[in-house]
Amino acid sequence: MLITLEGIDGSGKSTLYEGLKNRLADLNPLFTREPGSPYLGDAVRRAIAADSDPMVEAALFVADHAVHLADVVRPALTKGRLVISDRYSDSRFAYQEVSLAGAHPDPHGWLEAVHAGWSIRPDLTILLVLPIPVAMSRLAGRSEQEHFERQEFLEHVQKNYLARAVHDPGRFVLVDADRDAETILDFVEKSIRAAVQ
Ligand SMILES: Nc1ncnc2c1ncn2[C@@H]1O[C@H](COP(=O)(O)OP(=O)(O)O)[C@@H](O)[C@H]1O
Ligand SMILES: Cc1cn([C@H]2C[C@H](O)[C@@H](COP(=O)(O)OP(=O)(O)O)O2)c(=O)[nH]c1=O
Repeated sequence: MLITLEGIDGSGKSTLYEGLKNRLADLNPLFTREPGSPYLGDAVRRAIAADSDPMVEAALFVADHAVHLADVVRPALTKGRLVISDRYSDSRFAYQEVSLAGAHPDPHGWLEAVHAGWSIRPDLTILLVLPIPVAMSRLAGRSEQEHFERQEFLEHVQKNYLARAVHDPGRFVLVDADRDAETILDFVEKSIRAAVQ
């Protein structure tokens, strides 16, 4: 089973991901993330840090996904393992539909085409939803701000996430991320345990 964690920057995804490692240890999940695939992850992070051309960035995110699927996700699923990924394809649809606007005539169509026929659909997607001002104040504490972390940008990204959830309600679990980390962890742990039963 493939479970993905999604949400805007500052939504508390990394905090949740780390918390789930303890909570779900008995299920022996494979914890993994995008971007960050073997041998390509570093290149993608360098491209983000360098504020690269949006199409270059998008192509690298897709390439990172391909390596992640081939070398990490698919082999683990084939062995019957539970896989939990911090970010996955929905990040592309949410972020690159915004970043590619103006750089490509049909970002959504391109993203659909580039994933169709080979990417694996998650069984469950946990979406952390947070008011943008709260996310911005959480991000303000970070030493380095990435170019994705601007307020209007994140507003669009969260709208895209919510639109995807509306179109695929059976896959998404929406989480009010404006609560304390322990309450969020309790809720998400219960949702995942219910899904794997
Ligand atoms: N539920 C929460 N309530 C308040 N602050 C939180 C919560 N979850 C995370 N944070 C804090 O917000 C910041 C961003 O959290 P992080 O987990 O890194 O978010 P993301 O990975 O989604 O960007 C960190 O300083 C973290 O300690
Ligand atoms: C996987 C992925 C991430 N991103 C963005 C989201 C983040 O702003 C940035 C780096 O991801 P990440 O390091 O996971 O950030 P965070 O800790 O906030 O989750 O890359 C995309 O734009 N497209 C993608 O396909």
